Amino acid sequence: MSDKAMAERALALLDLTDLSENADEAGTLALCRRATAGPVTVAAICIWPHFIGTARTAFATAEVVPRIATVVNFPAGGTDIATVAAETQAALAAGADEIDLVLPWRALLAGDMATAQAMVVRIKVLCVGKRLKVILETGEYPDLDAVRAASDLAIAAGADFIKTSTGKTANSASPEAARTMLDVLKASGRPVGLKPSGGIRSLSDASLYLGLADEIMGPGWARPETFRFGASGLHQVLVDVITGSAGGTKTGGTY
Ligand SMILES: O=C[C@H](O)COP(=O)(O)O
Repeated sequence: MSDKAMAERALALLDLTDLSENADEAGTLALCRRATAGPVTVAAICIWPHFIGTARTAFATAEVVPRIATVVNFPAGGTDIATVAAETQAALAAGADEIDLVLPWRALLAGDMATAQAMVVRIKVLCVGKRLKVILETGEYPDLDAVRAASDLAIAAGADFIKTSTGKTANSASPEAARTMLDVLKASGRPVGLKPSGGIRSLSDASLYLGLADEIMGPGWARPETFRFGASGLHQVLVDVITGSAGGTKTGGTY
C-alpha cells in the first residue's frame, strides 16, 4: 500500500483528540473544523466533556459528522463508580456518541477485580445505543499477562472497544500491548474493537498498528466500527502525506 493510501486509511480511523490541560472553546471549534475539512473526515473527535455542546453546535451543518467521543474517570482511573456514572450521564445528555472510560487500573493491578468489573458493567448499562471504549492504561502494567487479564475483564464486562492509554502517563501505547489485546479480543469471539492511543505520531506508527490488526484479525477487519487511533498529533502528519506536503515512512517493525 502506498504512503498516501495508508494515510487515508488511518485518517478515516482517527479519533482526533484534544485532551490537553489548556483545551478551550476556540480550540474545540478549530478541532471540529480540522475533523471535517481534511481530505478524509475523521472517525471521531475526542474531547473533554465540557466541550461536547460546542462540538455538537459546530457540527450542526456538517455534511459528514464525525462521532463525538469524550472521557470519563479520566485520566486517573479512580474507583468511585457513582461519580463516574454521573459523569457519563451528563456526557450522554450533552450529546456524546462515545464514552472513553478509564478502567480503575491501579485497583485492578492491586487485585480488586470486582470494582473494575462493576464500573464497566455500570457504565455499559448507561451507554444504550452508544459506544463504550475502556482505557486499560497498558503502559503502566508490569507485564503482558496483566494486559491480557485486564482485556479479558473489560470485554467480559461489556466493552465495545479496549483502548491502550490515556496519553497522560510516562508509557502509552506499545505494539506488544496492542498485539496482546488483539489476541484477546479475537479469542473472545465478540465484536470488540481496538484503540491504540497515546504517543502515536507518525505514519510509520499508524502503519505498524494497522499491520498488526490486519495480521491478527484479517485484512478488512479494521474499520471505524472496530479500530481507532487515539491521537492528538497524528492528523496533520497524515494530511501532509495525503496532500504531498511531506513524506512519511511506510513500514514499522515486526512485533
Ligand atoms: O486518547 C488519546 C490520547 O489522549 C492522545 O494521546 P497523545 O496526545 O499522545 O496523542
